Amino acid sequence: MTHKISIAGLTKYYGTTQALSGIDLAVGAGEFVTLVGASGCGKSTLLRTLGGLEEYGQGTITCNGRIVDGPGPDRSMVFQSYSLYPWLTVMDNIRFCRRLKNGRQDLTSTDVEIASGRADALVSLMGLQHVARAYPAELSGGMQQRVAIARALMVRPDVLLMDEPFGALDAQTREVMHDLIRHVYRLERMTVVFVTHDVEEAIYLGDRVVVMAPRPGRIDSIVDVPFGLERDQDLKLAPAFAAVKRQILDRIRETSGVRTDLEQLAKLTRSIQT
Ligand SMILES: Nc1ncnc2c1ncn2[C@@H]1O[C@H](COP(=O)(O)OP(=O)(O)OP(=O)(O)O)[C@@H](O)[C@H]1O
Repeated sequence: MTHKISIAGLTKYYGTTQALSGIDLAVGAGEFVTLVGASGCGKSTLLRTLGGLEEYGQGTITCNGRIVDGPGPDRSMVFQSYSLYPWLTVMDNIRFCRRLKNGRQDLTSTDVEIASGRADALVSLMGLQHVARAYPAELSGGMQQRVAIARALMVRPDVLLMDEPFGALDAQTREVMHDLIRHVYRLERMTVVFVTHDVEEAIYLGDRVVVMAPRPGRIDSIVDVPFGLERDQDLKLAPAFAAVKRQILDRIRETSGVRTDLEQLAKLTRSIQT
């Protein structure tokens, strides 16, 4: 498999806080990689650094063989907050980034046609036809996030970087979004790096789950997800799914110190009772 992203020896500090230590990770073209781990283990920092939004101290990051030293149209980001332009309709929100990229004054009619065709396709793909003329405030959180994803896809990025994109949505909407994003991922043949707190979400969506550990942020282990391209919600009830979930949860508890805390709490409780 050719590598779309290669990270080698990545280390990053915020002042004296070491957020990332010695990260080595290669993401294949067309792969869906999810990042999980205890709070503060550097998931968002790693994603933001990949997106070119953060400088890094040591190490290298390449995307398509080019050094990442800032944001670029090859990498689009989607965040938990939808960050849509409230004064633009759904359709204009989706078109807007393409206009920005080209510079409005340089637009040709061909550019406009191509952008409009792409925007129409994305509106259909994301199930937004009936709200294309609505404004963001008129939409539910799930629909707003669909718009944000469509906008991120407008530039046909090689890599989609998603930071807890469904974190603010209710459980049912999240399930719908999981199936939608898997569908879009397959159709668009993208490479995706996706940060989440939710281990089930990480397994259901990912080809590989990267488990990170804190203090300093580092990769603890990488778990291959043994399920194919076709997935449906019943998969979450399968024993094989539960086994992968347990394996990952064990690693997160082990590396976050939660297990030690619980053991100490149990000891303390026993000593009070005796
Ligand atoms: N802008 C910042 N300035 C200073 N320290 C930061 C900054 N952003 C993150 N950190 C620190 O870097 C470390 C990693 O943070 P990061 O937000 O990447 O972790 P995370 O795994 O995404 O956490 P969470 O799951 O809670 O969102 C933490 O110790 C955090 O306090």
